[in-house]
Amino acid sequence: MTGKGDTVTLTIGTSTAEIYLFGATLTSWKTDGVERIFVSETAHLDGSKAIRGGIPLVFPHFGTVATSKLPQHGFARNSSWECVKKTESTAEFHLKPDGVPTKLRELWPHDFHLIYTVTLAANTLKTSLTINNPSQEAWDFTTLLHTYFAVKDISRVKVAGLKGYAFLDKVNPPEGDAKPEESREHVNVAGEVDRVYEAVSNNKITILETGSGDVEVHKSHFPDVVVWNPWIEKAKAMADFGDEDYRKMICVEVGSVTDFISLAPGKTWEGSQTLVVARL
Ligand SMILES: O=P(O)(O)OC[C@H]1O[C@H](O)[C@H](O)[C@@H](O)[C@@H]1O
Repeated sequence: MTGKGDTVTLTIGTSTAEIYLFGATLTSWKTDGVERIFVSETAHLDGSKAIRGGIPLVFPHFGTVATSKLPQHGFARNSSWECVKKTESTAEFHLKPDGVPTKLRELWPHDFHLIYTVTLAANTLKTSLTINNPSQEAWDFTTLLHTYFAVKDISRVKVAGLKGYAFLDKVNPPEGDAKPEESREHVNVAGEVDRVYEAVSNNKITILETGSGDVEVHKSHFPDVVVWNPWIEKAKAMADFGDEDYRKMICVEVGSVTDFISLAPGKTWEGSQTLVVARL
């Protein structure tokens, strides 16, 4: 890992969390000394690049968008956030346009206010994102919490709670608009996986067999769930991701990414996830 920017640390009992001001990226969540979050050994932590791992925040759009010149996943993960409130177990981070690098700011010239709150409790981590439009004009966004979970052996990991939901397969995109439905009770990873499950009304997704217990993801106001593992070839192609890192992580990302949300002047949108260590 390169450099180390400013961080905020939370502690409650035997649980800890660490969040970088750069990107407000949470890079560590430990319960009883066990790390639950994956960050690559080769991640850049000096603000020169979005952090490869942790919980990067995706705003104002997920992926690349034909109508936007912003880089993939927007600018929130590359911006300088401010920590405005902190207790032992909670921290609140804010981002306004002046925290966005000028070059990126010019590509999305709207006024906005993001508030990201991280709350630690015993065996539980809540991350909540509030998006406000203080301007006189409506603008559109998609957003997502790009959580990288640490696992001991990807071949054993299963994701429960997605059966029956339609998904966009980004590895093998469908020819027409038809989208298949997930038929499996347990989604596993045995090759590259990059799927956007849409309108997942079940708000509890569980990551089983992490190697140190099951982790539940409870989502609120995030309709979509992305499951991503780059597997061998894509891992080799990423400079800030170790060749073997794909064995040690799975991204399960809650978001609102299928349809753009139009935020009217003065309006606020909020979404959150609560991660719970369910079974050791
Ligand atoms: O390399 P990044 O820009 O951080 O994106 C990493 C990944 O994010 C999401 O999970 C997308 O679905 C993937 O298509 C993408 O490869």
